[in-house]
Amino acid sequence: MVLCMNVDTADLIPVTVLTGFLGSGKTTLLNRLVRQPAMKDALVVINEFGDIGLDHRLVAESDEHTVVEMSSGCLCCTIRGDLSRNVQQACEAVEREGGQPFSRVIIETTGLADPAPILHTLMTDHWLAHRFALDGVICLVDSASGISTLNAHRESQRQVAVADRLLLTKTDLVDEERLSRLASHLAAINPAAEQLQVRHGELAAEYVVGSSLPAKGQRAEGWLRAASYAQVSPAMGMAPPTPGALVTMMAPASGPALTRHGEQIRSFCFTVEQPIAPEILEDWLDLLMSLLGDKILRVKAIVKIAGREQPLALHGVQHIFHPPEPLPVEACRDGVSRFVFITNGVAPEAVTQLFDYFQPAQAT
Ligand SMILES: Nc1nc2c(ncn2[C@@H]2O[C@H](COP(=O)(O)OP(=O)(O)OP(=O)(O)O)[C@@H](O)[C@H]2O)c(=O)[nH]1
Repeated sequence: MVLCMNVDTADLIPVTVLTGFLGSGKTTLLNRLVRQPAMKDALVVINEFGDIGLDHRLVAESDEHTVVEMSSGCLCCTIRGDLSRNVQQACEAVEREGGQPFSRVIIETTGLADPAPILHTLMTDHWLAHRFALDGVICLVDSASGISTLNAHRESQRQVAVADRLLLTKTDLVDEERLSRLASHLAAINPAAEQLQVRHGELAAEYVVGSSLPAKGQRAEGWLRAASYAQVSPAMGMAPPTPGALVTMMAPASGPALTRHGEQIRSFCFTVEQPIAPEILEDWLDLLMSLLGDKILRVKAIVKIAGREQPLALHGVQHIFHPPEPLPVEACRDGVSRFVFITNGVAPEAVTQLFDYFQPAQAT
């Protein structure tokens, strides 16, 4: 089961994941951020890859925050358990010393990290998942080397693909033409993410923290940005797919060319006009995630559930979902459910036809 409908997310501490390829400017940005009032009582977790904890020393100059450095390996592959342990230890230490509880957490990943497993850990680790909720993923892209890095490194594409916001750094090093080429390249991978230009880490903290999830529904539309994606709808009345057809959909021949690393980022928005019965939603997502979960980098949705006044915000990474967050009625005024899928090579038809499969008229 991928969804649990009855968890209260209101009191969870927001977590921002700061990602971006090696040298993209994460530490430079973090050093500026930690001096701003919005970062008061923040916990900063830095994942250094290798022996030299230089990043740690830079950020630790600020005494307003607790900084935890994790240097035993890459956060995304070797030390996921350490993330939970380190955050837990930091929380306990603050409590012991009678300090303020953390207001938020910023996790700076290594430049080589695929962020999906880190988001996964936040959702699946029992201790973390009961105390923290993902606020957003911010990805930094070096304006000078961005395109060549994206072409050469799968991790870099994944970082861009799952981001809620893209920060184009080192814009002082490139001309307008190069910058706009990078912007188009990034928009092709992640059409919804807002792009901001940053020089030498100068950016208001509000653009990094507390800006991504619908948070009480105020910014639901801005969070989903459904209109940025190619739109697909259920293909009602067609026969449900055969297992053979599903296999074909999972390795589509059309769409953007595969990169050297076999990555084929495809994103689209699936809209459903009628309210969705909760059991259909659950069965559909269950089957979808068990068949294609490892190819689905991220899902965001605002869903109108049949028989329920408040729409729900859904938010998933691979086959794991955050507890759905109830939104105010205004967040889905037209009653249309919208699901944004960011995938590695999943054809929209795989999603739509599986949905059709669960429609009552066809189940017979
Ligand atoms: N010219 C210029 N240099 C920058 C800018 N932002 C960062 N740098 C420089 O780029 C280099 C890398 O920046 P970092 O902040 O260490 O990058 P990082 O993403 O933390 O790097 P890793 O820890 O290797 O992943 C440093 O020498 C920075 O001073 C910028 O806007 N313009």
